[in-house]
Order: sequence, then structure tokens, then C-alpha cells
Amino acid sequence: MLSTQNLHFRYQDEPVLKGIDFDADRFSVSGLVGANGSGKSTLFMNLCGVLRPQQGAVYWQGEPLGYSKRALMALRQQVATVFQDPDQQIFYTDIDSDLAFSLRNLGMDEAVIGARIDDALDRVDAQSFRHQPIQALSHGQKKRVAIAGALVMDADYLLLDEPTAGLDPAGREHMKAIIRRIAAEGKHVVISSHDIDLVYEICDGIYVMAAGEVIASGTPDVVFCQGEKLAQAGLAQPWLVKLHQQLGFPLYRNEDDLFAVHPGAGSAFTRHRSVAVKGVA
Ligand SMILES: Nc1ncnc2c1ncn2[C@@H]1O[C@H](COP(=O)(O)OP(=O)(O)OP(=O)(O)O)[C@@H](O)[C@H]1O
Repeated sequence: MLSTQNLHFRYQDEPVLKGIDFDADRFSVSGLVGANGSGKSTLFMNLCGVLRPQQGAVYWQGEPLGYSKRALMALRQQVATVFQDPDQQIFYTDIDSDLAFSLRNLGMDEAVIGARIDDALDRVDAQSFRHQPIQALSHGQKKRVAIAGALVMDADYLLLDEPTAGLDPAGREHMKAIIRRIAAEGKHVVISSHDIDLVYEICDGIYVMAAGEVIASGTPDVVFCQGEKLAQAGLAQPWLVKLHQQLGFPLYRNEDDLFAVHPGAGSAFTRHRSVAVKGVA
């Protein structure tokens, strides 16, 4: 169990997190959304014990988190964080050595390490480029390696900071499938993202942050229909919610559901969205 209660954090004098109540077990895939500077990454760093709150607490397995080296090592075997920039996370020039590093630190048997790496690379579909040097990988491939680095730990909680940032549309779809696969294995995933359509589609719970506070939380259908709260947080509504609220469509969770019911709309929307993705419209 991973949560926070009344968590306050400031870097210097200015408070950045102001009484956050967050529960990573409340949903299977939680989405953390908020404008730049609202405190999402700072919350992630508190959740994985990199930062320590000045007031309130992170709760791990029902107890306030300890900050001894030993307590943090135990936490990080179960709470794995994948930062936005994979280059911050990958230290070796070959994938196998990079993924083995944390497992060797734990004194794990080499045969077990090999099996864990194999399995993690399967889960992020990275076997095809496994033997390429890391500097030869694309950004999206590096992101998948960084996620594999978290999966080798077999952690129950995965914190993903901007998992789709910098990915092309195919890479974004691929990342969606990987996140769904991880959640289907029973792991809790927390995603911090500006990709509001992605969060709407793949998260079953949403936390909206504004200026260091959680101003709304709940299921995506409820949270994303609260236009005023989203505006307060500086966020736009997902396009499927706009269709629902502005054009009176039923509230669909993804475009496949929409097009299954309104097949004629399919080509028009796809055309519109592909133009929008290229930034022309
Ligand atoms: N190391 C730091 N020292 C001082 N202030 C910091 C530091 N890191 C972040 N901040 C400040 O804390 C606030 C919250 O930043 P944070 O990175 O947590 O927000 P965020 O919601 O993740 O933003 P973004 O969407 O841009 O990634 C911002 O005002 C930021 O300037």
C-alpha cells in the first residue's frame, strides 16, 4: 500500500505541495494531471523517497515511510520510478548490463537475473533491438528500455513520468499497450502526463493538481466532465469529453467505441485528428 496523507513539501521557502492526499491503490492506473509546475514530479519524488516531506507523510505498507538506506532500498524494490528523460535513467552502453545493474546490487543469482531481463524485454517488446548499443536507439526505444529497467525489479508500483512525451503516434499507441499489459498483471501504475487524451483513455482514476493541491479526483468520466475544475487547473478536456458535452454525443472512452456506433464519423474524425497531430490544425 502506497499513499500520502496531508503531505507538504517545499524546496526553499515557497510551498510546492500543500496537503496532498493520494492513494496509489485506489485505482489500477492512476493519472496525475496538472499544468506545468503544479507539483506532479515533486509528488513522484516524495512517493519514491527521493524527497522527504516537511509535514505529513508518505505511507508505505500502512506505516509512515522510513528514510534509512535500508528502508529506502526496500521501498524501491517495490516502487519503481521511470523519469521522463530515459537518458537520466540509463547508465550503461548495453541494455543487458544496464538492466542487470540493480539486480546485481541485490546479490541476485546470475541465472535469475538473465531470466528477469528476458522477461522484462519481452514485456516492452524490446527483444528486436536488445543487442544494439544504447546510443544507437531512438527516444521511444530508450523509453521502453527505461521501463524494462523498472520491470526487472518486479515492483508492485510503477510511477511513470510523461511516458508518451516525445513519442510519435505509433510509439504512443505502443506505450498505451505496454501500460495496459503491466496493469493487467495486477501492478499499480501511476502516470503523470500532459497527454490528456491518453490519460482519459487508459486511466481508471484521475487526480487533478493545481498549485500544489489536489483539486479533484475520481473516475475519468466524472473528473473530466468538471470543466470548471479543469479550467482552474489550466487543463483542456479530452476530445471525447468535448464531443459529449458540446455536441451531445454519448460519453465514449476511446475512439474505437465511438466509431463502432457512428461508423460514418470515422473517416472524418480520423482525417481531422491526423491533421491536428501534425500541428496544422
Ligand atoms: N529542485 C528544485 N528546486 C527549487 N524549486 C523546484 C525544484 N524542482 C521543482 N521546483 C519548483 O516546484 C514547482 C513544482 O515543480 P514540478 O516539477 O513538481 O511540477 P510538475 O507539475 O511536474 O511540472 P511539469 O508539468 O512542468 O513537469 C515548480 O514551481 C518548480 O519551479
